[in-house]
Amino acid sequence: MTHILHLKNLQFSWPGQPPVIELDQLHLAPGEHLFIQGPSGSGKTTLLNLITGLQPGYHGAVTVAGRELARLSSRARDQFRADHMGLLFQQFNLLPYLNLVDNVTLPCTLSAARRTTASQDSGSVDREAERLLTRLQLPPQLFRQRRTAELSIGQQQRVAAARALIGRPALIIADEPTSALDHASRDHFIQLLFEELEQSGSTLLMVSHDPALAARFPRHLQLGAATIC
Ligand SMILES: Nc1ncnc2c1ncn2[C@@H]1O[C@H](COP(=O)(O)OP(=O)(O)OP(=O)(O)O)[C@@H](O)[C@H]1O
Repeated sequence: MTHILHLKNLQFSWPGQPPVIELDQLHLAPGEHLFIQGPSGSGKTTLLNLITGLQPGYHGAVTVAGRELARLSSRARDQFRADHMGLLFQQFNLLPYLNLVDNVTLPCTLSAARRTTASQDSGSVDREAERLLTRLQLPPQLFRQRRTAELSIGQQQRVAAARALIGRPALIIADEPTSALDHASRDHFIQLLFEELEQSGSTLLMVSHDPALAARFPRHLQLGAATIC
């Protein structure tokens, strides 16, 4: 079976500092969910940047969906990321002047593979965006009438989740995706995200400080003084 993520002898240090990341082996199979935790400064964001191919200068190998990222040119790596990774970050990175559907369909403008999958899923990319937004319980009257800058934080978070999911990328990477939500909204959001992931079969990597979320994941990676897989 091809692993969706394989880290081997991964080591990364900032200049003049001891290693912040030291991982012998980590494998994630299709559909697996991994929770990454650790104190502030333990390297969680650095690790995500290594996995997305945004941070160069490491030792070891990062292989996503069978491709070793360091062997790709920087341009090919950008395209690979667009094709295979859905990113759901704390600050959402939505384009504030675009409406909800146009934000959700953005990955499909960068990736023919995701455009094809999204079209196959619902008949058209726009319809798949609307299905995901509906699934994440955003009201249809907002889809085209509102710019995302005019949404609440919780609504923006759900638009960002729909954008990460569209076109069923192999790997969803989420960094503190529920940090702005109260407990009830968090539980509801995670439930919807898990249901959608079950259908898409995507693998999930999530960083969070929230112990209530940790309990919902079968696998954990603890970063810090002693890294435990
Ligand atoms: N550009 C950089 N140059 C030098 N050191 C950096 C840089 N970015 C991060 N670091 C250091 O690397 C370590 C890990 O940082 P990182 O942001 O990955 O931690 P984190 O676990 O995500 O923290 P938090 O939970 O606070 O977001 C920290 O000691 C940080 O100071």
